[in-house]
Amino acid sequence: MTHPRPRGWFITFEGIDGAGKSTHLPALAQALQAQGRAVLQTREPGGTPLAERLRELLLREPMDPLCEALLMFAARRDHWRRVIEPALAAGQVVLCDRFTDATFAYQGHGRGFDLGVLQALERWVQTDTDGRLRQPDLTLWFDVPPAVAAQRLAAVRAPDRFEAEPQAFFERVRAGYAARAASAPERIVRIDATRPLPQVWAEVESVCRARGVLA
Ligand SMILES: Nc1ncnc2c1ncn2[C@@H]1O[C@H](COP(=O)(O)OP(=O)(O)O)[C@@H](O)[C@H]1O
Ligand SMILES: Cc1cn([C@H]2C[C@H](O)[C@@H](COP(=O)(O)OP(=O)(O)O)O2)c(=O)[nH]c1=O
Repeated sequence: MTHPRPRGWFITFEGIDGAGKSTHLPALAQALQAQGRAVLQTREPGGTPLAERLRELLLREPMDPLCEALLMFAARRDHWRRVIEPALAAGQVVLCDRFTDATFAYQGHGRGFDLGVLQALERWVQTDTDGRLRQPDLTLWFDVPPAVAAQRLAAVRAPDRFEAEPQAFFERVRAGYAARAASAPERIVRIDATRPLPQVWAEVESVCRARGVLA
């Protein structure tokens, strides 16, 4: 008789651009792999050939907020069905750079798009065949003031369509993350990402240990 494999962990990394998500995601992947876990590193929008093509459009082409929200969720649906769900079912740890909280923060709070419509799209895209709405098991929210993030990014890369937004936009996005965290305090853990890198990493490790993600 075969035993069902335990379902893996779905961990998402959130925060405004320049908060430190892409720095800490591979570090956590390495720590998990060192403990013998199979890890999948992925990102949104993206993570499948179709979703990566949608990402190119989303980061470059001007479009209205409804179109932006629909394409984000279209990319997510493909990613969810083809990559995330199968990896979790196989017992892997999935580390994803952004997920649906980003849509609430950027399209909802940043652009002012209807949160009720986003909730409906979230239900359509993330409801399993058993009728359950799936959410990440843990979300690490790297929180920094926009001025700090802008300073970090100015040193390293040219802005895309989102990163070129003014600071007031990122203030709204940050407030959006705070609202989302308040509505799901068990799932979303705020990490003060203004501190030096070793301290931020130490907190990531400690949260992951407390949740049983890291041994
Ligand atoms: N805690 C930190 N202190 C100082 N610099 C940081 C910190 N975290 C990240 N950085 C730097 O800020 C820049 C943006 O970080 P990154 O991880 O790419 O952010 P994100 O993926 O959230 O957009 C990188 O150059 C990174 O080295
Ligand atoms: C997933 C997602 C991303 N975004 C935006 C935020 C980012 O500015 C952009 C790309 O995300 P990201 O991969 O974090 O950018 P980078 O590789 O430059 O760090 O997409 C949304 O607006 N809504 C979403 O649902």
